[in-house]
Amino acid sequence: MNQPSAFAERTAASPPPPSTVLLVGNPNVGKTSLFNALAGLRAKTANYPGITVDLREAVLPVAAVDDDSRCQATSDICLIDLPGLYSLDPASPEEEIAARRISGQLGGIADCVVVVVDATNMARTLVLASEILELNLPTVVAVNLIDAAESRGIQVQTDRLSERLGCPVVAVSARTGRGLAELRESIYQVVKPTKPVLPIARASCVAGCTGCPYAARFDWADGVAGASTQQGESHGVQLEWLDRWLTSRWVGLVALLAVMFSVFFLIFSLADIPMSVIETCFGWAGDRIGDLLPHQPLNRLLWFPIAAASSLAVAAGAFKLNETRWTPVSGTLVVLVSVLIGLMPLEDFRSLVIEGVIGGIAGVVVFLPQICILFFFITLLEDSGYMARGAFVMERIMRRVGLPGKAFVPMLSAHACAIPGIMAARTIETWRDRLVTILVLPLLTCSARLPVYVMVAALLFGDSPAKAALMFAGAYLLGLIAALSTAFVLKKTVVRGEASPMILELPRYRLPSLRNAWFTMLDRAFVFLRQAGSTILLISVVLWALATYPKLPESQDYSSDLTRAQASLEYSYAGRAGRLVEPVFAPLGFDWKIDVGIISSFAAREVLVSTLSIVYGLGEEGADDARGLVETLRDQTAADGSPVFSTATCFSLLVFFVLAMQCLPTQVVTKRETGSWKWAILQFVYMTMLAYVAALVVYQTLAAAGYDQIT
Ligand SMILES: Nc1nc2c(ncn2[C@@H]2O[C@H](COP(=O)(O)OP(=O)(O)OP(=O)(O)O)[C@@H](O)[C@H]2O)c(=O)[nH]1
Ligand SMILES: [Mg+2]
Repeated sequence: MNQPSAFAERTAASPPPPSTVLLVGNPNVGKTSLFNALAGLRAKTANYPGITVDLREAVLPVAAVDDDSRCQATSDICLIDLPGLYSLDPASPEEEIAARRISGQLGGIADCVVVVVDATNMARTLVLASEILELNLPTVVAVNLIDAAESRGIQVQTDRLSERLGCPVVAVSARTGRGLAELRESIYQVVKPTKPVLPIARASCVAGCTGCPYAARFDWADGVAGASTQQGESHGVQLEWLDRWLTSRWVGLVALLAVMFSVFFLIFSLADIPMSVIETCFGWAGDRIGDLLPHQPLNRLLWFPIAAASSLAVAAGAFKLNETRWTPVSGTLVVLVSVLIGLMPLEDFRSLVIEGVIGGIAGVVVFLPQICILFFFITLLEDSGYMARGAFVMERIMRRVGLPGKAFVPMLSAHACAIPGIMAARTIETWRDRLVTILVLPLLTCSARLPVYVMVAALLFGDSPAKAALMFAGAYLLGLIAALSTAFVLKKTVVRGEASPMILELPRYRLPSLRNAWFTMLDRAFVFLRQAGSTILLISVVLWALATYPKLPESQDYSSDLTRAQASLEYSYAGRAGRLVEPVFAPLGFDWKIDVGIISSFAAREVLVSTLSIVYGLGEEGADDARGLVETLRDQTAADGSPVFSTATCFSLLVFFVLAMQCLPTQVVTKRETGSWKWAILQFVYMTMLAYVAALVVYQTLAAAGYDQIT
């Protein structure tokens, strides 16, 4: 008897490879929303074209059900979300990625193509469908936004459409979830047919056409859309008449500024209470942990394992949060540090926990409410379609300075973080335009700058949300003006050339999704907390050590605890570094303690805040009382009794942080996207020089005008 070979057994047991399913369609038809809805994910979506610029994959486990409704073997589907494209003849790098993936040049031929069309704009979005259908691949057409179409009175007859297209057609709404099960089933039928399928051979709609093939496609799409949709009475509110105003040169600009100001105003009006709650919680936690820690020297043998193990556990948690892999070097370092922490005198351990760890994290986390509120409202604005109108208004200004109109979407993304912004610059066709955009993007205010702005706003205008909002809007505007003027200079010098105009399809106004805004906000909050719990925590601990050691010789006498604390900070490594660079930053109004913050913030901008908490916390008498950072900073005085954080210093600090390049990951992405370190270095040098000079001018002007007190 023949024994089955081990190979046959293995292949019989191992699951079949997943079938690949592509989500294809024009920009902004809801491909990513469908992808998220089908895969239960939360990839970025927004109501303007060009959001997705890379392939994104998710594996959908699909259970095949037999005739007795019993689950058979499962086989997975690999769903791939593509960037939007208007035709298979690509016009930009991200369209090329999509076109190459569809044609199989990238990753092989897919098992199924889901062409997503927009039910509110069938005729336009079917043009691409005509090209895809001619590839004769297994295809399903998903008519998305069916909810929006119906509220406008548009009825789609999917059976008629299916007949004309010669493939399954499903009406869906990624927003409400309608039709998703049916879509899943249709995809499954296409990739795993239960009945034999005849080879597909569709006639081309341009076959035999004598005129322009594009015109023939548009005519075909018009005909198909006309025959399969009916226009009934609209129940939705039409806002398109607003566009006359919102896209006009001056009214549009004023509206954009007013909208942004209102968002900032909301941030300051709404964040006050959650901020004080967080501050109180951290203060309370610091006190409780302080009570728990032993005051008397313990038995060393007993104490050592407790301290070393807790340090190891915290480091392991931070590594996990940051998704950093352990290496022999980092592992040895962590073990060494944990041993040192175990051997530390008890008072140093207290200080490490209370000022280094809790103080460092608290300093940054209090700004979480502002970040959440900002992202919530920005997402609502994006989803409503208003931001595309903003793009339209800005395009005129941008083109005048040599930036392409298409740079607007990257610029908008860069307000969350420069990295997705730089990636989104792939939508720009010409290399020069793309390069200039990438070089100026990090000047726009990213969320890592927010804690610094909020701290300065609280220092200067703690009691006036309106003034704080104005200052905030000013900081954003300064970043924008700096980006535009730098682009102008670059276009006149290093990368000459005219900017290409933008053909922006104004998306329809849509009711924004609160759910989407909520989840985007949670995502940003999570990223921020992850950063606080990993990178910032580790930097805080290092900074604490640098600000604590070496210790002052015991022999010296000081008049008070405060002067002793000051002297010991000055004696530490951090203090020495601060003193060393003091002459460089003194003309900007920074004292050596702020300099310690500036040096550390080159690791990550928001570290400034935690560094100031540590540096000033260490100099404080009874530092473990629950006083907020802002109050502590406000009370700081220089040797001559003048306030350290005067109006002039605060503005100078703000301007420095608006303009300086303090983000290594951004530099790495710039190098990757431009293919050369040359551009990343140029970015660093010009931004940091610009920051220095601008802060110098601001400080010297304000100081000359006598603004050396807090308003
Ligand atoms: N009302 C409604 N809105 C939807 C639906 N699907 C998507 N949207 C909205 O349409 C907009 C565009 O959605 P995306 O998923 O980003 O579109 P996309 O096709 O991935 O866009 P690109 O990545 O730019 O090509 C977003 O504002 C979504 O909230 C739907 O079924 N109904
Ligand atoms: Mg998308």
